Amino acid sequence: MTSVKTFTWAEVEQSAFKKKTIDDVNAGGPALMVIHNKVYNIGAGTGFFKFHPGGAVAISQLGKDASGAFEVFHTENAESMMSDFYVGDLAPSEVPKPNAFKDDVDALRIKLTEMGAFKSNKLYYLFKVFSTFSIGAFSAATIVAYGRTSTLAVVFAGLVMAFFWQQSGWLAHDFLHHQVFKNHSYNNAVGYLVGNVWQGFSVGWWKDKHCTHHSVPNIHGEDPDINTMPFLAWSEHALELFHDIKDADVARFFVAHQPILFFPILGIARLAWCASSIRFNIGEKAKHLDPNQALIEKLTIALHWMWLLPLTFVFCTPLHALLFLFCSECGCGVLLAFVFVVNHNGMPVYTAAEAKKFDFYELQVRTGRDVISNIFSDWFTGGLNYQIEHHMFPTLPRHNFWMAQPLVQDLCKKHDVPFHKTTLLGGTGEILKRLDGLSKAAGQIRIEN
Ligand code: HEM
Repeated sequence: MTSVKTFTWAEVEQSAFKKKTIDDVNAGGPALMVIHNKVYNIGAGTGFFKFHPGGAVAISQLGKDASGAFEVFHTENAESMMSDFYVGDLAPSEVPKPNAFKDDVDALRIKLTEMGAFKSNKLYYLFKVFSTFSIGAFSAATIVAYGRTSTLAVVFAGLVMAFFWQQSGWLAHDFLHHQVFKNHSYNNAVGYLVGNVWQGFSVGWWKDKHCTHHSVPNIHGEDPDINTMPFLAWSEHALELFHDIKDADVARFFVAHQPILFFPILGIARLAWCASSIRFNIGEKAKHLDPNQALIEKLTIALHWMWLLPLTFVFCTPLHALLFLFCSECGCGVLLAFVFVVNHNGMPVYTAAEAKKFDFYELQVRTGRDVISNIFSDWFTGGLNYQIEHHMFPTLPRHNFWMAQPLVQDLCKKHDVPFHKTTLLGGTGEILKRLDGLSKAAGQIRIEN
């Protein structure tokens, strides 16, 4: 009988040292993570990234207990493949104590499944696809009719287009978290249409960034969504390296004025994400994409610009074309980024060492902000006002979040875990207060040095 190899946490953590990209991992040595007290190696020679649909997101879990992150993103199909990467167990003395909060989350997942909460309503999503498309079509029709004659209509059409892209973003988000179909290819297909062709982002880029955010929310240096320096600082941790960062002068200016510059900065978010989408598909990361996916990405992103630019420049005067692009691109930046900010920013930010104190699911609760549900907030945020429930169960369809919320709240109350829920306005106030506090703290650093 062959004995099972055992590992200590120190060995697991050591294996992750300086492994931040697929190339780092493939350069050599084991790359370990723990899932349900078993140790898996996704390092050089295992071929993990050649097959893994979640791509580089798994790197966020190297050296860690990846149980929660694994549970939220995978089906039984993935479980059946785990044996290919299994290399041993945690040594008995290293096995963490059972976590009562996580046990209750597991029981809640079973309860929600029995309640039918994970079943999507296909008619609801059909309605969302058509109603969202209608917003874009209305904007386009306005441009065709008035692009050469009415400045007011052009501004109006630009703002309507901004809402079209924002709502497309929420819709692509649902499909790409596999909330709608059991068959992941169907979800991805709609994701490419709505996310790439309609909205102009890249599915591959988005999954990489967004699923990493889900895996390490508000962890300083790991969550890409709070990596906004030199423009905005979201925590004291971001200020610690104030003097060392490359763009220190830019950072000093922006952070000093961040409560005022906050909304204008959001205005460039969409353009930055469009640019990142293109970079992702032609840069270093593209070489790790499946060749078919790489082709679909390029074609569908090209299709976006092939409908948007002719619509703008053929049916508008040059000045109106620029005005339309400004209103739609910057308007959408604010509409999208504002919702992301309300979801997490101004909530606690932890270092990786601090985050270790919390189970994966507890971290999701502590770093998320729910916004009170009403017809407007549900529509405007695409259901992401139930941010905490979404982070705990990303495959839960948006129209069923309401079923989970009271149960999650009870669970948090039972375990004394702070569950934060406020209005859209209240959340905005918290964010501006946090930005202001950090701006003042940054000023102190300047004076002391
Ligand atoms: C031995 C470990 C792992 C195996 C065998 C594995 C396997 C798979 C498989 C087969 C899928 C396709 C969906 C499914 O069939 O469930 C998948 C998707 C995914 N995996 Fe993993 N995975 C592992 C670890 C991880 C880790 C640690 C993460 C980090 C969070 C991760 C992130 C993802 C994500 C985000 C997706 C969804 C991709 C999409 O939506 O297209 N995986 N994985």
